[in-house]
Amino acid sequence: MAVYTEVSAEDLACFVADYDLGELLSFKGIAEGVENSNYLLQAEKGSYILTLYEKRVAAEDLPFFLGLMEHLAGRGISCPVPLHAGDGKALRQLCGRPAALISFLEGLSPRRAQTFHCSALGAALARMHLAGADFPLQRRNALSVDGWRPLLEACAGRADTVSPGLAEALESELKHLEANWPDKLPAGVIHADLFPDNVFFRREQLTGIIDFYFACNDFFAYDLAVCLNAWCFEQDNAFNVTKARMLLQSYSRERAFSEAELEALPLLARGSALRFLLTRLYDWLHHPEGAFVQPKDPLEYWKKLKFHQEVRGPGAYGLDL
Ligand SMILES: Nc1ncnc2c1ncn2[C@@H]1O[C@H](COP(=O)(O)OP(=O)(O)O)[C@@H](O)[C@H]1O
Ligand SMILES: N[C@@H](CCOP(=O)(O)O)C(=O)O
Repeated sequence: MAVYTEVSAEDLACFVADYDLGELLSFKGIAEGVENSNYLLQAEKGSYILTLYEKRVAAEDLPFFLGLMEHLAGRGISCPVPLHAGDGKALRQLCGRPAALISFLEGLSPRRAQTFHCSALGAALARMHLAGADFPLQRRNALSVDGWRPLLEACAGRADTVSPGLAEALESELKHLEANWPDKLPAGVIHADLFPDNVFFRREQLTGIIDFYFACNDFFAYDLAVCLNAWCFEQDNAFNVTKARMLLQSYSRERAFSEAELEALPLLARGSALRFLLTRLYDWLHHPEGAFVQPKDPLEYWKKLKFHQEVRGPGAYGLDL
C-alpha cells in the first residue's frame, strides 16, 4: 500500500481550497505505487491525483518532473498536467511533505502486455522523446552505470542469501558494463521507468503515460531497452521477439534510430536489467519488517539479464541492421 503519509480531511480541504476545483467531494488513498503517497480526489470540477513526495524523491528534482509533465502535455503527449494553485505554484507543501495535484488520466494498465500494446507503446515513446527535445531543464540519470556500483556495494554482502553466487556474478556483469558502456548515442529526456503499470490503455488505444519520477537525460535507446525488459518477456521469462519487433518498428516509424543505437541495444538491455535487478535487490534486502510495500522479485531481472548476455546482435530483438 503506497500511502506513507496520512492526510486528514481538514488538511486536505484546506489545501484544495487554494485551487479552482470547487468543493472537495471525496478522497481515498491509492494502493498501487511504490515511491510516493498518492490519493484520488473527487471535486466538483473533476478527478485529480494528489501526490505527497516521500523521502526517496529528492526535492531539488521536483521542478524537473513537474515541469516535464507540463511541457510534454503542452506538446500533445497524454500525461498528467500539474495544477497551479492560486499563488501560481504547482509544487506546494502538505503535512510537512512536498506535494502536487495533477490531472487524472482515464484508462487501465495492461495486466499482460500483448503485441498491440507494444506497438502503441513504441510510437508513444518515440513521440515523447521528440516532444522533450526543447525541454529546458536537465537531470542526470542517477541510476545509470555510475550509480550501480554503490547499489551493488550496499547489497553484495547479502546477495548470496537471495541466490547463491549472485554477488560474484553481479560484480562480473558490472565490470563488463562499466568497461563497455557507450558514451555517445543520441540522447534527450527519457522516462526511464516505462513499465506496464505506468501506461494506460482504453481498449487498444494508449491513453496515457504516468509516473515521471525517474525521468532524466540519457540515451533514447536506453528507454527502449527498459521497455524491452518490462514488456517483451512472458511470465515464464521467455523472450517474445514479436513483441520486441512491434515495439522497435513502431518506435522507428516516429523516430528513426541510428545503426549505433541498434547495435548498442543488447548492452543497454543488459544495463537496464542490472539497474532494476539492483534497485529491487536493495529493496529486498533493506525493506523494514512489516512494511506496507511488498518488494519486487530481483531474480526476475537476473533471468532477463542472462538472456541478453547470450544475445550476439540486435537481430535477436527482431530487427536487422
Ligand atoms: N495521473 C493519474 N491518473 C490516474 N491514475 C493515476 C495517476 N497518477 C497515478 N495514478 C494511480 O496511482 C498509482 C501510483 O502512481 P505512481 O506514480 O506509479 O506512484 P509511485 O511513483 O509511488 O510508484 C498508479 O498505479 C495509478 O493507479
Ligand atoms: N518499475 C520498478 C519499480 C518502480 O515502481 P513504480 O511504481 O514507480 O513504477 C520495478 O519494477 O522494479
